[in-house]
Amino acid sequence: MSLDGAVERREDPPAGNGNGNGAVAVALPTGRPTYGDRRLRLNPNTEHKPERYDDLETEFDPSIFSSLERHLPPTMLEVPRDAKVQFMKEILARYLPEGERTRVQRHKEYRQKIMSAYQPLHSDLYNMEPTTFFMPPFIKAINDNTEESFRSIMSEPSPGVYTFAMLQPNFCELLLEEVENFEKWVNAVKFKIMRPNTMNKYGAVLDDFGLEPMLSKLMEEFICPMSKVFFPEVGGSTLDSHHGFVVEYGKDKDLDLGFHVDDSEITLNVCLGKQFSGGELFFRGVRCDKHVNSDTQPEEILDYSHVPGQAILHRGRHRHGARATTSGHRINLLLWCRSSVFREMKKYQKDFSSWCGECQREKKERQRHSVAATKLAFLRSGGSII
Ligand SMILES: O=C(O)CCC(=O)C(=O)O
Ligand SMILES: [Fe+2]
Repeated sequence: MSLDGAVERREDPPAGNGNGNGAVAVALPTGRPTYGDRRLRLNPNTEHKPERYDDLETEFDPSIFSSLERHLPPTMLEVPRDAKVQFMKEILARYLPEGERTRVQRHKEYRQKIMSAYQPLHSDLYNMEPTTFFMPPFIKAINDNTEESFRSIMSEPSPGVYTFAMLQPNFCELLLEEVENFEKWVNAVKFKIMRPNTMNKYGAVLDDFGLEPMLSKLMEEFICPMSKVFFPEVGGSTLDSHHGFVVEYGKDKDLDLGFHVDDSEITLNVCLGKQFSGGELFFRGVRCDKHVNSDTQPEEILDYSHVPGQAILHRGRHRHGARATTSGHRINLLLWCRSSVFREMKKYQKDFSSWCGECQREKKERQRHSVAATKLAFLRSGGSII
């Protein structure tokens, strides 16, 4: 897809073939008290620390329960965990269409199949170990946890695009070996894997072969502190799920990546290596759905060259693409971070001038017009402007 064409929306591929259309009535469990008459709070109780639900055997992602808990009516916060779970399951069953439930269930089975057979090469990668994963200045900045400390390790080559040295070379090496090992296994057992999203033929979803808990920690403990500060208007303070994957470019792999927006609120993109030329990212301004194909303003143009170990953090709605990797082999780690609260609120909003460049431009234009019209009316009425 060229820059002249429409911007694509890059999404994870659907698992299974659930149709995902239309809501259907879902039977509620019988024989137990239900809490269907109680209403959720519209705004989350951000002071409340939700329980963890990682141990739950349901078709829903455990993070959904933790997020939903903040919306429980105050009296429900006091009841035992089991009762909270039942209440939340009833709500989810009412709102999640059957097609989506089937899709979630199939994806879960797909992951279980991989996890029961795949033997990790480097088990150290599966537990978050900051001192072996990250560069010391990055760890210090996160520990200090202030805007100043983050900015001290970052560049902001264009508004809303942050770059910083993040991963240690040895960690990049181990992760590359793990991905290679996973792909070898996939080929050996002829397993049909799902690619990271709709625009890549190569690459792998890290969450699918056991790295999900480690990536959740990465998001919660290392990305959220920064996104709270730099991207609060797009859900940066309420990130609650992620999609973690690697993309691979080179001869016999994907060459480039068309102009698109990510299915994320915040995207972390870190180059893992290896040796390559080309593959630059190009950015062309942040846009809401309505303005996704609007013109780029000159000040929105940014080209960025990847450096192994170096991270780039941007809004998912920041339009971008990757130029051809002209030689060698380039592999990048991508973490699409999402906020269910932001997505829900967005449904009821029309003006995105706090982050969409085109909404902002239109708003300024309207303000200019209204000031000019007021001046004119004033002059016509015989007044004078000092
Ligand atoms: O190739 C890259 O570095 C960009 C990847 C990207 O934008 C994506 O996967 O959404
Ligand atoms: Fe992207």
